[in-house]
Amino acid sequence: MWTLVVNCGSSSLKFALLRPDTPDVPLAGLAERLGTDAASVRVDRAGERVTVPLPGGGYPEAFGVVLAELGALDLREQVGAVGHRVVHGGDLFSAPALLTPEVLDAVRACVPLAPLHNPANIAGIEAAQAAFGDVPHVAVFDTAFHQTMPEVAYRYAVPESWYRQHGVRRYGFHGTSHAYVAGEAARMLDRPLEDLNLVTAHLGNGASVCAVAGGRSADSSMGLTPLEGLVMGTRSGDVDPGLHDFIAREAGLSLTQVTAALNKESGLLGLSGLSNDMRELEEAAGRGHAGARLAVEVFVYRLAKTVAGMAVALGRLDGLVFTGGIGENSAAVRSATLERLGLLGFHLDAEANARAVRGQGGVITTPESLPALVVNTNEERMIARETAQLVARGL
Ligand SMILES: Nc1ncnc2c1ncn2[C@@H]1O[C@H](COP(=O)(O)OP(=O)(O)O)[C@@H](O)[C@H]1O
Ligand SMILES: CC(=O)OP(=O)(O)O
Ligand SMILES: [Mg+2]
Repeated sequence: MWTLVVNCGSSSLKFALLRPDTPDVPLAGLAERLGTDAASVRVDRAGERVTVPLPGGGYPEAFGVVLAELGALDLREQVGAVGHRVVHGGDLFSAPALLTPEVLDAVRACVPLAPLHNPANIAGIEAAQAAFGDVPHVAVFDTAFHQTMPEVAYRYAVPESWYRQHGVRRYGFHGTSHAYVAGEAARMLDRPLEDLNLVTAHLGNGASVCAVAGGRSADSSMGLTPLEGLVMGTRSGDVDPGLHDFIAREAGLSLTQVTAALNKESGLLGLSGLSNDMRELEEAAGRGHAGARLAVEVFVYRLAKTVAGMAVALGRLDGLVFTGGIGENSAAVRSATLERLGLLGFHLDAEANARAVRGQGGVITTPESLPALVVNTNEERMIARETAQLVARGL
């Protein structure tokens, strides 16, 4: 049985067709800038890459391209299940769930908690359900892995009624990725996952650090929403909660405008005044762009500080994992981060770090160091695995 995996972002749709236990991916791709004139779909099939323009197209049109591609490969009838990434499941889901109307309602109820992510997830689910009405659709939640966090980690020091009545607590995100890379790291270190206390750093456009104790999430840098914690592409991460009221009055902004600016105009983009893209910033910093250099420095400083804090959640630290587009590809971010974390016992192996850039991952520290590793994440494979498991259990 093939599983179609759908991962919708605020203006993108990533898709992949896989079987959980075989490495081949006959079809995958990314639709970007949906809803604009520049919308397009990049399709990877059998070693070939094509880009299909889709001016003005949204999720249904992008899904139409996926269907046409599946048809051309004679694979449309082979899709036995669809697995969806859903970012926020609140505290309702600690495992993947069959997408019944009730579950979809629960995902809708979580929209206020993830306004950038859940509406896109729902749009993807609706488009996919319209096309594949007869196969099971499964929601795999970013938040599910973090449901094991202890209360001391997930409670905020705010009025209790906010927690009881409104669900104000830390939820944590990127759980599918953190769980996957922790498992892969245990394999690479040749140690049982149950015996390992790891900090995993997922550094993509969104970024979060997780304390993984024996394979279970013990703390996350992300909170009620995916805005808390690290510096991200366009998200601020932690700021003083007093900032909202201050800047609203000073700059004459509504609370909605402040929140939008913290989500979309801050982070690496805000600090650099140039770009939200780490690769571009590293190039610009190399050319002497002061804003780009500052953005990279603040990103690294805050990452190192957060990793060190996460060690507290674990008591004993056995290793650090870098993943996501930045974690997998930026040797400079990794080396600067480990330099700041020397006090925890990390010593970089510069050659191994440079080698890890070429995509194979591996340990990037010296033999006497506490290990730091690069692990390539694969949320699609994990979603396919979890979807197939749920379907095999007869739901
Ligand atoms: N070679 C590279 N060097 C530095 N950063 C990189 C490199 N390749 C990708 N990145 C960065 O990875 C980030 C995107 O991460 P990714 O995990 O692909 O994003 P998403 O969260 O959208 O899945 C961008 O900031 C991008 O610049
Ligand atoms: C939860 C989150 O931040 O997701 P992404 O990194 O895909 O934006
Ligand atoms: Mg991502």
